[in-house]
Amino acid sequence: MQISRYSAPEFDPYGDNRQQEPDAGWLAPTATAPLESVVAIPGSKSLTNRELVLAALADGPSTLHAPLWSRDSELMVEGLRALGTRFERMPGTGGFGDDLRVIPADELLGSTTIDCGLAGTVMRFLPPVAALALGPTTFDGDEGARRRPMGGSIHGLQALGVDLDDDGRGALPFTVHGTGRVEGGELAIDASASSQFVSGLLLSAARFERGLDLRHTGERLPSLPHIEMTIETLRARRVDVASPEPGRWVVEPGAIAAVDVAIEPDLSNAAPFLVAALVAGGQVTITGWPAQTTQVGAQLAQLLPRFGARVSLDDDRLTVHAPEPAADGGRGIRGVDLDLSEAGELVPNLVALAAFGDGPSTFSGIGHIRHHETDRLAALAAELNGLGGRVTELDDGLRVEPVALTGGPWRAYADHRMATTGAIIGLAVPGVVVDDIGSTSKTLPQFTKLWEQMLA
Ligand SMILES: O=C(O)C1=C[C@@H](OP(=O)(O)O)[C@@H](O)[C@H](O)C1
Ligand SMILES: C=C(OP(=O)(O)O)C(=O)O
Repeated sequence: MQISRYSAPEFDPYGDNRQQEPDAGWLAPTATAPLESVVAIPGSKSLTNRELVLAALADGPSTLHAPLWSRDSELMVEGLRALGTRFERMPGTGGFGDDLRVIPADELLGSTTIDCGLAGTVMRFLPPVAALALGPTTFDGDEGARRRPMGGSIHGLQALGVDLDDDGRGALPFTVHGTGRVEGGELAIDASASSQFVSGLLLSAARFERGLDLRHTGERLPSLPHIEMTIETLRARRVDVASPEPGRWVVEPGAIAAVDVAIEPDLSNAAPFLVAALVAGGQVTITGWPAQTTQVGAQLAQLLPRFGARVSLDDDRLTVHAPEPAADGGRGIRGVDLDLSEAGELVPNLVALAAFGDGPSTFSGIGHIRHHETDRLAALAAELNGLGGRVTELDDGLRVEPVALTGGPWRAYADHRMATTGAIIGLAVPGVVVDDIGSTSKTLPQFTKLWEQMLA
């Protein structure tokens, strides 16, 4: 199987490789008036890819209503299909594509190759599934994916007795020699680099002979809400999972129930649209905002008021209202000091917001986002400073001192959230050209259309 490898421009934050072909890239539109927009967002990438894995491991067929259709979710579907899962597309109920019926394989079969693209959820959630398959499964992905840490998954599976061959790289590519079963039992891993190591093992653990008693041994554990999401999706499928103490999770062996699920809109992908209300002025409403959710994007309702926004919720419509203009005519956006260790995926868009603040901002607890789709700390500093900004990298975060920015090239580094961050900057700074707006297809293929509709 040919690996479709997306090779983003080599990351060189301090090189002079900022020249932009004159006609390349997407000119980010500027806002010409305060916004008064209502936006519907497609399904959550994190929820979709968890429910795809659980549906494939379930004790019968089940349906995902309003799932996300993007590169990350389609790579997950293809990876599960390669292992023997069958899928039937059905008329959609969510407005952004088909519903999906998932028919688990009678027996998962390896002897295949899985393209992870740049999807952290695919590269960390599927190897444990492949260990349950019969035969070898080789995992690979984009050039950028080969730079992302995989130690927690690789060493965890090897410690469980899974024959996994990575030539000592601790990264893609590697091969899982599945035997059709995993003993499971007690396991300790260091998940400091990514919560997805924990989530990936927990999602398959009920299918291990002895379940799993998993401990995290590292000093810090990022993105706790995503582990809560994993636990909640498991419990909704009647899996017996508990967290008897912080950093420890116990999954009992047993069936994973076939349950039809409706996928919530992706609240983290609502972030650029909600941030736009503060940068452009006016207000933006997101429809379908869940009353209860484990999505970390829900924290925007508490985080954006820290910048001076007003947030209102009317049934399932969340509206962000721009701050009162400052006395000097500024936007009234306040500087903040935030520990975002729980919400690393929100950082790029919030850093863009901070660049328009009336004072400096500090973001901490986010050293692990150096291992996201790109080194986001270096990329944000490089791109904002390239537009005249004043951003300083810290050991575990960034400091942003707002200054007037100029237009110019903005590199996305194949990172959807870097691309949307460039769009946010472009709202208020004419001439920002994002080199690869298509990287938003990772989780939001409709981004430019939704963005232009918001501005219309
Ligand atoms: O489990 C998930 O769906 C995710 C977990 C987080 O990963 P990290 O813990 O590596 O930040 C998050 O940043 C990512 O966008 C999605
Ligand atoms: C880090 C992210 O994605 P992933 O790790 O799932 O590729 C993200 O969506 O911000």
